[in-house]
Amino acid sequence: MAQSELKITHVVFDVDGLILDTERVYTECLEEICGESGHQYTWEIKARQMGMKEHESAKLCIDELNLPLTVEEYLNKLRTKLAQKLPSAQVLPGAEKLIRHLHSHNIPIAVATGADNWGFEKRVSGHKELFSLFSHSVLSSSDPEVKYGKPAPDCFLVCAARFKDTPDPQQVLVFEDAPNGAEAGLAAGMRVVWVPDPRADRSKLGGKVDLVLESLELFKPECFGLPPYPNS
Ligand SMILES: O=c1[nH]cc([C@@H]2O[C@H](COP(=O)(O)O)[C@@H](O)[C@H]2O)c(=O)[nH]1
Ligand SMILES: [Mg+2]
Repeated sequence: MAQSELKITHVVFDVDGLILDTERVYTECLEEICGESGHQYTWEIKARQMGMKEHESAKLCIDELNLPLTVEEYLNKLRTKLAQKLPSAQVLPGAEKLIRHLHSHNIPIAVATGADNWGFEKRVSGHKELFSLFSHSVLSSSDPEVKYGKPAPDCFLVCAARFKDTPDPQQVLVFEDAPNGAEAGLAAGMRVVWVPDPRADRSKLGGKVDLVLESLELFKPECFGLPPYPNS
């Protein structure tokens, strides 16, 4: 840790593609929805959607592919499909170990996601105990205080402000998978660990974030001044 860097005191987690394996679910659902009108859902579009608020994300996909759907129609189709698949989403490797470790050391942890209330409920329904360890969750698509979704810093700033002891953004560590999310964390003035999809273009963000990891399993808390895992 460089001398000028303040100690990390608080940690904020993204959810989709970081804690839960839900990005695969979104891809499956959106491939089906786009395919119904003969369009192909691409990684290029998905990479731009990840982390956005639901409405903005829907509009982006509809506009890019000229889908014959309104935003409401797109979201209704998506929700019908997500309702079947989100509750069985699995926790990604390394996430549970890290969350429980930080919680056991009384490091305040919270969640900041692009999801809405409905979708968040579906995501956590199978993992209630694990998500109960977070101090609070900021859901960008439903939270009136989050004016702009990722890549804007709003959800992370709102999240930091809701910790009891309102940390300085420089003392908050953000874990993200989405390019929009990593940018949002940086824009909030926070430290960022980026765990990108293997298809993500790392050229722009790779040099800006504090750390890029293939998997949360490889994270070493002591590198950020946090307590090390036992027996490490
Ligand atoms: O393939 C997609 N992935 C993700 C999103 C958007 O990203 C949000 C998840 O963001 P986060 O990783 O910040 O939780 C979803 O709720 C949705 O709004 C999307 O539209 N399409
Ligand atoms: Mg994510």
